[in-house]
Amino acid sequence: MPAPEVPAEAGQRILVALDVDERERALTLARELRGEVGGFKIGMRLFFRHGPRMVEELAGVGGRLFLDLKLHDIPETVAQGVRALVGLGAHIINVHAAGGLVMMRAAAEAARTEAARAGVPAPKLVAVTVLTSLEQENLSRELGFGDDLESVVLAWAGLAKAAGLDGVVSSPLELTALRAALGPDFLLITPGIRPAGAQLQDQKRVMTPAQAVRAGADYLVIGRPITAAPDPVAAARAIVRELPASEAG
Ligand SMILES: O=C(O)c1cc(=O)[nH]c(=O)n1[C@@H]1O[C@H](COP(=O)(O)O)[C@@H](O)[C@H]1O
Repeated sequence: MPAPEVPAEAGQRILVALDVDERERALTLARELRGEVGGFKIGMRLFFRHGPRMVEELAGVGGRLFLDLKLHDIPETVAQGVRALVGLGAHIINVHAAGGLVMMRAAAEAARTEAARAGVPAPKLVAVTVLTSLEQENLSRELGFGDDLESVVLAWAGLAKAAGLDGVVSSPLELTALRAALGPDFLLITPGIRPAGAQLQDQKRVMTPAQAVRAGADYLVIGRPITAAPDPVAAARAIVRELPASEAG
């Protein structure tokens, strides 16, 4: 039976991180998974090898496309970087919240004005907060943060909202607090997703797909549990089956 073109509702929440080296492999994965999940993420691994053209090619496959380059620099540099990315076809672009309020404001303004100038829909702009590969000890002992991790995530997310961004990327562990603080319309995207019993690899702050949806995630970013599986379509289907249908959509 051929895969349906439009995935079941619960699957719409999943964005598959296409962290592979080869252009053909990325496109094949995207085409095979298109009917199972809501979309795809292109990050530095594919982008640095294949460039903006890869974003355009993946946009052509369909589904939501998240361009994850975690822009973090002075405001003008990030604003010009965002301008160069708007129009490639990505629906979501991220910057790093650690760049601060003025940087995020400049990025949001650049996304809006460039989209209007080019006559394309403005992408959602979201801010990465504390990476899911870090835990409290990394923040306090290595990086010198005085605050607890959840407070840092909440503070950075508050800045992102004040700057006019559409949402944040966080670990699933902060979703409940973020949703309560930032309201129903702020986009909450979470990597750090591992089905029960799966290898954590370099992820530290994780939940299962079902737990993350129940905690309020709009999108789950899932990479290796799907892309490194012997049968990525079967792996995606197994994850979608785990999701609470009534809360998805
Ligand atoms: O911005 C991201 O997407 C991101 C932020 C974060 O805090 N943690 C994180 O894992 N990611 C990305 O999410 C994906 C997770 O992949 P897996 O660990 O293979 O499921 C990778 O592409 C990461 O680059």
